Amino acid sequence: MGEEELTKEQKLEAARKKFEELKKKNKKGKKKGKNAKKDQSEEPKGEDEADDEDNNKKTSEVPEDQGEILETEDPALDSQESEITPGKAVEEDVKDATDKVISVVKEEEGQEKKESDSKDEALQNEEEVESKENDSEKVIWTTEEEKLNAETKAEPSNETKKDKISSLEDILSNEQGEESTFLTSTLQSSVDLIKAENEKLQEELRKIKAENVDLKLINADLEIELKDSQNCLETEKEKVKRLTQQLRITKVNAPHHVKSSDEDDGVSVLSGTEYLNHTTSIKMLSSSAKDLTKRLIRSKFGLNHQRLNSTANSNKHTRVIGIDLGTTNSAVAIVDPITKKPQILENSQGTRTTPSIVAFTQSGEVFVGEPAKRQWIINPRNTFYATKRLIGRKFDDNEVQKDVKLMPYNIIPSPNGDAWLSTTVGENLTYSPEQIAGFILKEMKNVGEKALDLKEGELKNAVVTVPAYFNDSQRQATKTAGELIGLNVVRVLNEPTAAALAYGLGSNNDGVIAVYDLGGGTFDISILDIEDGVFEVRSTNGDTHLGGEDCDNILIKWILDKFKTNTGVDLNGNMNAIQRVREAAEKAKIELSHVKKTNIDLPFITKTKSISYEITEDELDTMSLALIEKTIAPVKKALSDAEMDKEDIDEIILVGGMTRMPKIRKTVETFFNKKPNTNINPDEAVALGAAIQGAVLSGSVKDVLLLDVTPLTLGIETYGGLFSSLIPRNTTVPCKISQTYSTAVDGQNSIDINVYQGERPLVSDNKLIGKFKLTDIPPLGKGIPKIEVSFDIDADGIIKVSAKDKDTGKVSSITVFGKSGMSKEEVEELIKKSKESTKEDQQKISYLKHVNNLELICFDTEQAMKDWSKFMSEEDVNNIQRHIEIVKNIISDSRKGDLFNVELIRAAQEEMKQETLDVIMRAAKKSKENKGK
Ligand SMILES: Nc1ncnc2c1ncn2[C@@H]1O[C@H](COP(=O)(O)OP(=O)(O)OP(=O)(O)O)[C@@H](O)[C@H]1O
Repeated sequence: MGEEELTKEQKLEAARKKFEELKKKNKKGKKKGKNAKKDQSEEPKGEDEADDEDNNKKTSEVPEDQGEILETEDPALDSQESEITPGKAVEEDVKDATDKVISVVKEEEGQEKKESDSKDEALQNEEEVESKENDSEKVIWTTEEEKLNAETKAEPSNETKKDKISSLEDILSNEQGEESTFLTSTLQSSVDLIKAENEKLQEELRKIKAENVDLKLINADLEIELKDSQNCLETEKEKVKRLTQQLRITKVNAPHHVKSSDEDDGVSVLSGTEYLNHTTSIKMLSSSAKDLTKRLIRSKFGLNHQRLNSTANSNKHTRVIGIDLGTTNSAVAIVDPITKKPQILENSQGTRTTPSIVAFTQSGEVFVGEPAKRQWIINPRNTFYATKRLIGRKFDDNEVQKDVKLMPYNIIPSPNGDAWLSTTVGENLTYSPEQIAGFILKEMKNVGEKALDLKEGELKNAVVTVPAYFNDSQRQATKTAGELIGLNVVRVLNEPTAAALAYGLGSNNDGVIAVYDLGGGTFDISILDIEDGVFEVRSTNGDTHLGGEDCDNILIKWILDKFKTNTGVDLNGNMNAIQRVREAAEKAKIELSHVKKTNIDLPFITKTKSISYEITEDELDTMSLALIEKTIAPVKKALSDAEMDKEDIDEIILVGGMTRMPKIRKTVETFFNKKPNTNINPDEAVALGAAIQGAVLSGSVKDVLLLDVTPLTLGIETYGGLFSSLIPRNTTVPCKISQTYSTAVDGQNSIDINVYQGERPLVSDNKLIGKFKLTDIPPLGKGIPKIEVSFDIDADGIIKVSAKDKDTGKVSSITVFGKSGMSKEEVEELIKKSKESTKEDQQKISYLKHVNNLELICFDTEQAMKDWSKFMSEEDVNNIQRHIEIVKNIISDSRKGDLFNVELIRAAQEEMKQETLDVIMRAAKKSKENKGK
């Protein structure tokens, strides 16, 4: 018998018995019928619902009916019955219900019923009824559990009770079995799932633990590395110091010069090769020390370094604008305090850049920007533009002299020789380029205040950009320009570095970038490493007198020459005409970046003649080729200083209006063999970057660390005209380096500190950028006073040099400014010469060291004579004095450059030793014996 059939049989049997029971109950008491009727008439309910209802009923009705509800022999069944019993169902009610059910069952189980009927004719009617009642219950059962409960309601007869129970148990166990199988399998799969999840979690946990261990290890490693780096740095610093001092050994006694304080007397002279080796070692050690310093900065302070600065400064510099003080155009920007994005502030004309032009009028007005540009044709002598090219330069500077010839305004020498400007109108007839820059800065400050709806004077702080290749005097002049108008220049920032900030901030632009910045007056190239918000300048180079103005000048010359050829009229000297030509030339240059050819039309350039020339892009390219190619040499130098190949550059960023010129883009692309990135606005990037740096300083932008460099090597003059380099070029700023020197002669009570910038070993080949004197040194023996000379370059690249007498604590210092800057040609020339003449330089240095050593011996001999000459014969004394005189003459002639003979120096040194050493030793011995008596 199948499981299904058995269940059915059992159900039928249970239902029949229940029917019998109900009939019996109905005969026993009428009371029960009420409840039964009520229950039967209701809609079928869920088990819980039914239970609740029954319980409620029990509360209200059971006390009266208790004991009558069920007559069961089996207390277990009784208790079940009591909960689900139909109660007082009358026979009619049951029959009604049964009749209703019959029709339903017929519909649903017609076929099944027919088979069942044919089996037993006698029982058919009764069984049919019972079966249908059973089925009727089946219809209203809603759950397996209800079905089970209902089945257990039926009262089994005595003889079948056991079987029924066991059948029910079977059903139960079968159904439970099925359910349990189902539940078991569900549970099993849940368990499996949980197990799998658990394993995953365990795995994750193991990984996290392992990572944690790794992190701890990394942390420990970093700590060790940091300590190692610190130790290494110290050791290497020591090595650098030792080697540097060794190199100074031969710098001896002479007034106005200094020498190392080390116990250098008697140490042998270095050969050229030794010198070379030492300088190479120093270079390597310095660069490794530099790397270590950077690593230390990063690992020790990391981004916090800058953040700390920012926080410390946040109160001081609340709102810091960024100003690009350009040769041709200036721009101002600020970082939005909410979005943290930099934005350009528009001027009152609604333009985003302002011409860097200042004009003085007959009526005493001062125009700045667009209004100044509008009147420059009618007022050329008093309209100053491109004056940034003069800032920090001397009048006799070659570059200045070029401008003197070309510019319509007057450039004159100031009392201290600087290049100044003169007007023909107004109260002040002369202005320094710093003052002109001050007018422009003031205008940019006004633009900022208006755009930000601030009152005049409420914007106090600015980051102002300068070309990276500006020297310290030019930087200082820019700062001064700010001070002149009451603007606190919180940072002087290099233009390409600013552009890199604008490019790299908040983007995933990590990598090595080259910023090629060709503006109106200057060219800069910087190689930067951007990594996680750290902008590290690897090297910088450029030309502070190369830009769009030069291109305009070429075109002006082309127009003027053509006009002269065509008409015989020379427009040179006609300032109004030249100004018109200048304007037309720049316009044509800009147009040719977008079209292949254009016209230069200047009607009535003279009373009777006009200009109308066509010019093509190719013609302009040919004219400006030399100028464009001039930018490549600094690019190569910057790459070599950064110790990189062009292939190492991930991205080339073009900055400055001139980089819109297709020929320039092509030249850059050809050189790098890579398309440059033109996504950033070349006119605005610098101001935007300056604003970012301003926000960093005010603390509103975090996680940005700038590591900029000094563009040129700095040092002082030491004995014999040697250049003692303290800070090599491309050293990360800010930085401070100290070195101890001493006096060169007995009783020397002052020393001159001559500060030079350059790449050559002799000061005469470098640029003097400042000098000062440390006086009141107690008159002691040579080499005894300890004079500490310190170079301090701040983040603006401005140098402070100080000298301190360590014994007395007296300090003298200078902030290097007011000296002329070097032109690109001068720098190039210096670097070229330094490479070309290395051999010659080495010979000179080696010779000077021989001379210095001879001088030391001579000095010691003189000292010995003071102490022991009384123990010598007269003949010996005269002989030694004679030798001292000869040697002094040799030294003097060598110093003057009249003598250059190493052999003679060596011979003199040898002879001096032979003639004096024994005599002096004997005298010293006698002196000792005398003392003993
Ligand atoms: N489309 C163009 N094609 C060629 N040259 C252009 C174009 N647009 C602008 N220039 C030139 O770019 C120069 C101005 O560039 P920019 O404003 O970047 O320089 P600047 O910041 O004033 O100068 P610097 O950075 O040298 O101090 C001008 O010489 C201008 O003629």
